[in-house]
Amino acid sequence: MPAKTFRLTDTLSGQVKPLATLEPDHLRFYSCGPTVYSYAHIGNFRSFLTADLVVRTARAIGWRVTWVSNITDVGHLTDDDVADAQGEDKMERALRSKEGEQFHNVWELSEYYTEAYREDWRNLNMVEPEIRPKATQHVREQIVAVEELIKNGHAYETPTGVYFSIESFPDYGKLSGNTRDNLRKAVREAVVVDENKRESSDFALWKKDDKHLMQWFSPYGWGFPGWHIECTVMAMKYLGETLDLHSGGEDNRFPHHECEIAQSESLTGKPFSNHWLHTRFLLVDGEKMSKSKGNFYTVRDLLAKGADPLAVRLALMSTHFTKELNFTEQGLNDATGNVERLRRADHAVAAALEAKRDGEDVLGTLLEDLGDQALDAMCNDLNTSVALAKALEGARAITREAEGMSMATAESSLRFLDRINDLLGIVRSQYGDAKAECAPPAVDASVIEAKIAERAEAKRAKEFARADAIRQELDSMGIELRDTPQGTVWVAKSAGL
Ligand SMILES: Nc1ncnc2c1ncn2[C@@H]1O[C@H](COP(=O)(O)OP(=O)(O)OP(=O)(O)O)[C@@H](O)[C@H]1O
Ligand SMILES: [Zn+2]
Repeated sequence: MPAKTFRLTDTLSGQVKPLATLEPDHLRFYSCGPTVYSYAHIGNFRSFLTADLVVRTARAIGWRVTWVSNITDVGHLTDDDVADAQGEDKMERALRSKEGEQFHNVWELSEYYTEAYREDWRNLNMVEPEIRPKATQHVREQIVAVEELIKNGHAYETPTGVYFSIESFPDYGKLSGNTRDNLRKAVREAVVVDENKRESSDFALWKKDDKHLMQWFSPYGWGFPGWHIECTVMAMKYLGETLDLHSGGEDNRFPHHECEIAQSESLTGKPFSNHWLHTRFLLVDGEKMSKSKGNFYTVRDLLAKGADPLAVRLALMSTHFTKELNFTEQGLNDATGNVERLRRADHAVAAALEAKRDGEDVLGTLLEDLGDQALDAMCNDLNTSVALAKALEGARAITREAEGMSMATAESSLRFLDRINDLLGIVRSQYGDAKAECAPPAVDASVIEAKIAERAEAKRAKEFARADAIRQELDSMGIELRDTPQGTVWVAKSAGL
């Protein structure tokens, strides 16, 4: 296979550029994980899913991937949109909330939500990262990094903590545009929280606090680490001083990633990450979905309402990661229809593999081309819409051939569906999905596809009464039609939402 170029939007250069690996064919990738003070919502998962798609695409072009995705379980404060975040630790505040009453302590709360997050992760059929480090298990390394930054003149101690001096890092602002000058003009940043700080935007590496529920002893007394130093240390510990790629949601660009760059590059003198990826927000009614705003759905909310987990996954990846995505019921319904369509093709192939009929492979070339085109689309800045269109085109071809399908055609169809599933994860779940494993509907797919084609023909000829009659006939067979931007799909009513 000739080497493929994987092009990806890079926030640092503002360009779509080839993702390059320092070691040949080995991607070293860090993605910011959740703060485990509550259930992650599907907005959080939109960001994690972009990372999952990067990993799947990298593997599909033959790269080895070391993917590190952390768990933030201390140090993420509530007012986190300014360089030096203030407020309360999100974990502590959660323990005091109504939801927190069920836990004996903040450690138990953290364990509970970490487990819930991993369960949701599996339900969305996401690839497991190689390493999931927890911030609380790397405090010693964080203290060593803070010591080093003080020693090399990038950080200083005050009565409230240890702060990174942004004046010591002239490149501060290169990722987000929030340079020292720009920050000084911003009203919020001008609020003085510790008059011993050299500059109001100098951010905390360590907070002194002997009342904090999670605290460690350090050269500066009892306290806890800042959120930014946690990710710097965990990324470099497992991936080395320069990463190939670092990702997060768009709000991580500033201050989190800007501060990570400042600390890391001041420690090593080398670029921290050669490529930066940020997923735009998932919106509800035009607003950012967020835990703090309370306008969110969790994966478990949607599954409890009967949503198909793979359809939730597909709905979250239906819009390019550089564009905001409005989460709607219509979007979820379209995704449900499309997942059903892929699953039906998969069932048809399973049946044909059982039947072992003689005959030629009539789909091999077409499906190989479509598989290549889906991969090309993903290598072209994760173009999920085109990749999905190719997947559906293949599924349609397979379903059309379902009746009497030869063993040879079934084998090439299976290869295609496996390939699509490895790339997009929307055909069947690697963790075993109850819905995906349920028996195929007791209807003949090729008959239904033929009726759908007849209805489309009737609509084209403006014979709307005939088109309606076909819809009704299918309805009485327990088949519901859904018109989606990719064409009409059908759902056995017992299996849909
Ligand atoms: N609506 C959203 N759409 C896409 N990504 C999001 C959204 N909200 C948060 N993220 C991303 O999810 C990841 C985990 O976020 P984290 O658990 O720290 O969330 P949070 O900031 O506490 O939550 P919230 O922003 O909902 O209050 C981060 O990379 C963040 O950028
Ligand atoms: Zn992070």
